[in-house]
Amino acid sequence: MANVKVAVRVRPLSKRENAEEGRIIVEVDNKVAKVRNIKVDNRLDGPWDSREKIVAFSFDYCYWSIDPEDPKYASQEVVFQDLGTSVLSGAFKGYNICLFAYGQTGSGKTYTMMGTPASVGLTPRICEGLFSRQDDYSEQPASCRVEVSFLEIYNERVRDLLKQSDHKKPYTLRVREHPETGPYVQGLSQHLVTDYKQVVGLLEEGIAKRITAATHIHDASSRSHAIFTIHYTQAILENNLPSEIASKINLVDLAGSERADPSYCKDRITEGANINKSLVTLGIVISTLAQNSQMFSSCQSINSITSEGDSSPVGSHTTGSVSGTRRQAYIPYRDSILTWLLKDSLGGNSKTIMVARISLNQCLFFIYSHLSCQLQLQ
Ligand SMILES: Nc1ncnc2c1ncn2[C@@H]1O[C@H](COP(=O)(O)OP(=O)(O)OP(=O)(O)O)[C@@H](O)[C@H]1O
Repeated sequence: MANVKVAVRVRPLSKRENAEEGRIIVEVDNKVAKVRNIKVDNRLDGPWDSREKIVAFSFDYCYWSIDPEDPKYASQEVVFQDLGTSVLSGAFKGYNICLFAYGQTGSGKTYTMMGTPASVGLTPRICEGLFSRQDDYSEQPASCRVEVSFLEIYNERVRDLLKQSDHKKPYTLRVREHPETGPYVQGLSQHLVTDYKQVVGLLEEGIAKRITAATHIHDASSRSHAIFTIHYTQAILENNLPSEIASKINLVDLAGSERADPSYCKDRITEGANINKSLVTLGIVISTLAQNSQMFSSCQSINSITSEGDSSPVGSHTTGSVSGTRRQAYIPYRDSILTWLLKDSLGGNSKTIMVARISLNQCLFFIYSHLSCQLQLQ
């Protein structure tokens, strides 16, 4: 599944983690992240004992963002130059693109996707790139239209982050599926934007409305999945006739996963269960897409040997016959609102980039178990 790329980023320890003498147990070496098994390490004297287990994973990109003085330090700009420009060039070619940040609570997802005023993240940089396209990407400037929407999924309900109801509570909206254009949120506000400043204004408005709460690790944890969508339409001339290239960019800041804690109140436990369930569904959807894609390529090579032009066409979203004997596995998009809404960005005419965030030891095994399935995708 060459259309999926996976990046990993390691953030510095927070003040709290430093005070608790937390240790970073990940090392980054070019495209490889090495993780030490902390349980083995704890039982032995001294670090890096020969009996300790070091597991290495390779990714499309590994970012070490611990110390700005370090020569291998990956700043927000470095991350943008790899991932953001890849999103932009895909959108210019007419792909649907999905870039999402995944990781435990407090691992740095919002920092990477949105950033801070002093250190702007991927989403505003990508928007800036869309408006400065003529300078960097295009030989022939195309006239384009940019429309954005911003929603959050909280407890499997969708809320518009850019529209308020009369009661000062965000709207709860329904997800529907159009037979041709796919899933959509009924009544979600769309905003036509003509410059970077307008987008940043909308982004700030939406971020301020997101639901946050304190977790054990992060005082201002986002408890919802946020999807910022850019509809980018280019007016072109094809064979001297006016035509359009439309692409959709979904920039997703996922809610942080956290181990269930019985001391939390009922609402927080429900909230955490919904977050974890939708993240598990996301993992299942992506790994099933990867399996189907592997099966499709192996059947294609068999077909090309045994017969010519005999293989059935396969849509990446559907259950169907590949060679007449093997069936594509069912993809449970509708098991969560998150995967249902991202359906046309995860399969088909799409490119997906995943930024997994690693911070310190507690999150490692959680991230592992999900990333190990991502690794098969490369
Ligand atoms: N690369 C980084 N450099 C410096 N500080 C960072 C970096 N990544 C994250 N941080 C800081 O760590 C803290 C937690 O980051 P952030 O809010 O992005 O986490 P999160 O994964 O979105 O958490 P949650 O899922 O709980 O919302 C913030 O104070 C943020 O500024």
